[in-house]
Amino acid sequence: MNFFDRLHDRIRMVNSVVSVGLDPDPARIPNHLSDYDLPRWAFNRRIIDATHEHAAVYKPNAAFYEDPDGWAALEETIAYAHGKDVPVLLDAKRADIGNTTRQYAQILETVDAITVNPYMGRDSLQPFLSNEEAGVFILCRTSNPGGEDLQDLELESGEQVYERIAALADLWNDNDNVGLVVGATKAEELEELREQVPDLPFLVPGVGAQGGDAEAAVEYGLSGEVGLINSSRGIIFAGENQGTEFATASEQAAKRLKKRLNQYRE
Ligand SMILES: O=c1ccn([C@@H]2O[C@H](COP(=O)(O)O)[C@@H](O)[C@H]2O)c(=O)[nH]1
Repeated sequence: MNFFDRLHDRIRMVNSVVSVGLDPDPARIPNHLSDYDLPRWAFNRRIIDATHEHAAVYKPNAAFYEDPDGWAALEETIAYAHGKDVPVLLDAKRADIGNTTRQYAQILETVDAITVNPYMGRDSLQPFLSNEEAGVFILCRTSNPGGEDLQDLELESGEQVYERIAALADLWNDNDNVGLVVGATKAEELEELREQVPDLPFLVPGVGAQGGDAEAAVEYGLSGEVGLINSSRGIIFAGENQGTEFATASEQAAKRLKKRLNQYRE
């Protein structure tokens, strides 16, 4: 079954478009978990237990797992999320020349969806795009201030780079498995892109800690009923100073965000 069909069912089941970002910064994990073999896994497990009823997906960012203990923590986390029937979107921003990206794409045996970087063009994404069951979210207009350095540049055609990326993503969507990453901090671009590519679901990071526009994220991020609004630090570190009660605070933060976003869903 296609990722976006599965996501549609999941969104309906939990009545939520919240993507819970699992970015377990070791410096912010509660002290009482530091004696565990894999503190990031111990942390994520508690976050998943507390938030899964509100999560349309979990979105671990690969950057937080780039060492042997991290890889082990990520593997456990993915399996545990799947055990709770929650799809996993790995935020890895991958792409490379063909033979390398074929290796990268093997991760789709383990996760349900991935973020990819369009900078190297279609062949660098093809092994992801060819996987009919996986979701492929292409970076389009990112949430960070420096996104403008390249993404806002105007081409000879008069389009901006991020608009060309959206047009290409639409062309590359032969398997109905492509979405875009568009930051909640870019409300005007969200609106414009929704008009340009009405059929592509967006992953919208940047609500919460980055202060993005939650209403615009919902109004323009969803294609029909499908799309994802991500918060990472705003959920997982909501109880940073609450010791063993941290997961309860995360549950409340996820529930609050779900309720807030649902006010804007039709
Ligand atoms: O444009 C982008 C693309 C990816 N991200 C990632 O999303 C989360 C956001 O975390 P918060 O703590 O909710 O700010 C994080 O993994 C980013 O690397 C993004 O923010 N913007």
